[in-house]
Amino acid sequence: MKQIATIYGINGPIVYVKGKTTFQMSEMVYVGNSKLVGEIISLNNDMTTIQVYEETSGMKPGEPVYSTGEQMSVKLGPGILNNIFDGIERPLKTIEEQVGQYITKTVQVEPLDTERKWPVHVTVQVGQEVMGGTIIAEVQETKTIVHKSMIPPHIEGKVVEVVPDGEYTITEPIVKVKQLDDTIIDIPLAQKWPIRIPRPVRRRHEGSVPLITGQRIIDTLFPITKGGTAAIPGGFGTGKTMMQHQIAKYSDADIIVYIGCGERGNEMTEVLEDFSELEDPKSGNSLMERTVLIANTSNMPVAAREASIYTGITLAEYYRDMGYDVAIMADSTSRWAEALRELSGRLEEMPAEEGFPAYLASRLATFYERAGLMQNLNETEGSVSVIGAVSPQGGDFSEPVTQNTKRFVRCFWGLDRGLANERHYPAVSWLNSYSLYVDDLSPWYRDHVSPDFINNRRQIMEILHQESSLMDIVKLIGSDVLPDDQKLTIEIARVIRLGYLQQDAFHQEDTNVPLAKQAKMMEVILHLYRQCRELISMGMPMSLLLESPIFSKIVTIKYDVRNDQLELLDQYIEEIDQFYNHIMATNA
Ligand SMILES: Nc1ncnc2c1ncn2[C@@H]1O[C@H](COP(=O)(O)OP(=O)(O)OP(=O)(O)O)[C@@H](O)[C@H]1O
Repeated sequence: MKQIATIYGINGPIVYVKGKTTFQMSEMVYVGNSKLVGEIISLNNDMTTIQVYEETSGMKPGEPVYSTGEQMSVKLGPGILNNIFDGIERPLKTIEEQVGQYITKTVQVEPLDTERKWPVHVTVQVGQEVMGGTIIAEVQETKTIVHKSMIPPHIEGKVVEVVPDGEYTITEPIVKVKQLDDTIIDIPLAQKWPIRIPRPVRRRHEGSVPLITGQRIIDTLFPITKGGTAAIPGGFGTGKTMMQHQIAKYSDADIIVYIGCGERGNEMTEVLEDFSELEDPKSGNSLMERTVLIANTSNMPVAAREASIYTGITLAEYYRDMGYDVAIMADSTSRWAEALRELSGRLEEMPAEEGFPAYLASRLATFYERAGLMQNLNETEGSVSVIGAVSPQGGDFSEPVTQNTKRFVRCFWGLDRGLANERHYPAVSWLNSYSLYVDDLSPWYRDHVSPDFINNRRQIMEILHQESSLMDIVKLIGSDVLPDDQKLTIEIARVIRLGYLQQDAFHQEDTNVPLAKQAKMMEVILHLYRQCRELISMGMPMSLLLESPIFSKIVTIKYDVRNDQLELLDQYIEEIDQFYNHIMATNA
């Protein structure tokens, strides 16, 4: 590390160096006597601008700036999972041990423990040709996940030496590779990668498998693919965080990267406590064993918040490269955009809409476009699914962050204030939300869940849309004037809303529902609809049908039938038929 400049001016997290320097764009630097981490964000002959990721108070002009010659990077290796980092990959537990609960500016910590020895199984042999992505060693990183250490991208050559299986730190060489130019390079378990550059892949595939979340409104109505993108916009307290937590807990991703971005500190504490206690439904181990948290709470420096989503997605890509399905959640991207706005303001850039910089859209794109189902360099297939919460001021979806996010995501799970006020949770609006993956996923649902799944989904959506138009009339002139078939639509829509779309995150059985049960529940509701329609077409009045308790019975299926008792659902079909026969027998 060499000093190559001195500080000329400081404005919050922005530091200026006067005159021509030899820094490179995006280079990571250490700023001031306390060596705070910074990044070069603009350069010209007169002035260099540095964004500093730690608190700059107390720093003075004249203090040194040190070059590293490297881009702003993260360390990738065993020890990432079951850990909690700040926005630039500093482990919060280690920081707390060193300086207590509040991060003071002089902490110098390694991102990953360099002393811990990991049990390593080497998977390459001397003489083997290797290239970027080749898996060289396996390490049981947590009880749930086997970490696969790889040759860093852009390195190619022949293995000339390997260590025997045994215990090694992340910095000790595991293999030596003779590169194409005959130089020999040591490859340890860990590698570095710049956070703003996507890790290379062989090719991108269209996703055709859903990320199953156990949340009915998502899996059935607005599904997301593994490798897909989704946004959860919603006003204050409409349930964004809850929904992100539910997906993090129950989705069938192998790895979860959870970024708490500008949210309250106690929300992150909740995640940590919850996830440590909760069991991963797949493995039975604690959820933290497959999770990494990045916490950049509202009281931490804004520049690190800006970096946190790129740090998160780089970690996600790294596990994808091992062949895992990764889901990354960012809560909330609005707080991230506010950090961008604050930094842009300090740089005196020309503000665009609502004070956000003109590059808001391109920055959002560089995040969401890193999602995808990929064929990795090592020919494994892995995916990164990105789910971002958006918290527009006053729940107004026309503001720039929501609108620009909409351009880059293919699922929009819009949370509705009215539904949240009625305590209809998850408050996802079935009228304003969409998923552009439904067609891509149809064959999968047909082959793996039920041949009728997509058709049933379409019918459910139709009933909900019809209800919405009918409600406009009802509001004007009341429901009494509606013909019976329309009254039936309204009643069945009520059953769908209460019995299917409402899902209680705090109910042991309802919190996470397998697709098979979702499919069966839909079948039951639509069977009731068809039988009632037939009765009405034969002249039976809706008031007569409503005397039966069958409607309320179907509403409570979600609580009454356990997730592992699906055979009971056939009895509901029989009961609907008995109800039909009874009406026919007594009123024909
Ligand atoms: N699926 C659900 N089941 C039961 N309750 C829910 C559900 N979703 C949300 N809630 C309730 O709504 C409350 C608010 O949710 P949450 O904190 O997720 O909102 P938010 O949109 O993230 O809020 P903020 O804007 O403050 O970040 C929760 O504390 C919970 O009581």
